[in-house]
Amino acid sequence: MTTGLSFADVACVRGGRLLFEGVSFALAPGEAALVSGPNGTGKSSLIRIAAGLLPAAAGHVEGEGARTLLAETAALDPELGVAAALRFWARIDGQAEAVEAALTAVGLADLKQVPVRLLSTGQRRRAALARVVASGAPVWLLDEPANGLDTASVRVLEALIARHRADGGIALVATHLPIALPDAREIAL
Ligand SMILES: Nc1ncnc2c1ncn2[C@@H]1O[C@H](COP(=O)(O)OP(=O)(O)OP(=O)(O)O)[C@@H](O)[C@H]1O
Repeated sequence: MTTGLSFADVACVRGGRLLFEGVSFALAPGEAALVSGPNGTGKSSLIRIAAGLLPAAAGHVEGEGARTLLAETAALDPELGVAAALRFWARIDGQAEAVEAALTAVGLADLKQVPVRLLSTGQRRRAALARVVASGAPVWLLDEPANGLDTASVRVLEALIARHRADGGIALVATHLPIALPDAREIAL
């Protein structure tokens, strides 16, 4: 079983409107794709189709390996400390021991006891990214991962994606902000 993610002639309809059709690509271990396009063209919808949260109107999505989604909200308990909130999900993924390293990777180790509700916008985004890192899933689906991040944090994000790919992971990234993804496939909507 090899990690992979492929779209074959995928179309997306929302609210009775065709957003895109004929989207095809295949990502092998270590590869990435960058989904770009103006507001409302369906970048988030494409990511949701990849996550299995939205059915494709036509075509097929296939691939091996667990997928993890970074979307607008991270579903982290606002009352819990960041580490405890992350451990809730990491335990479900069988990755409880991965939380500390993930917090360090996103630069939140010093804030691990701070309740999620007290985090700044960018810190909350980094916590969401830590959830992705700690998941251990080989296929990362990242919807606007740079939103709310300062320049240094975008560099951290880029480094984390690069490390994930070097470890054989896959990244499908929808963004309207520039993110360096060397040799990424371009999916322009
Ligand atoms: N649940 C829904 N029902 C009907 N239409 C929807 C629904 N969700 C999104 N849409 C519509 O689908 C279109 C694409 O939305 P989507 O969020 O995928 O675009 P996007 O390219 O990610 O946009 P942005 O760059 O603004 O984030 C929009 O016109 C939106 O109004």
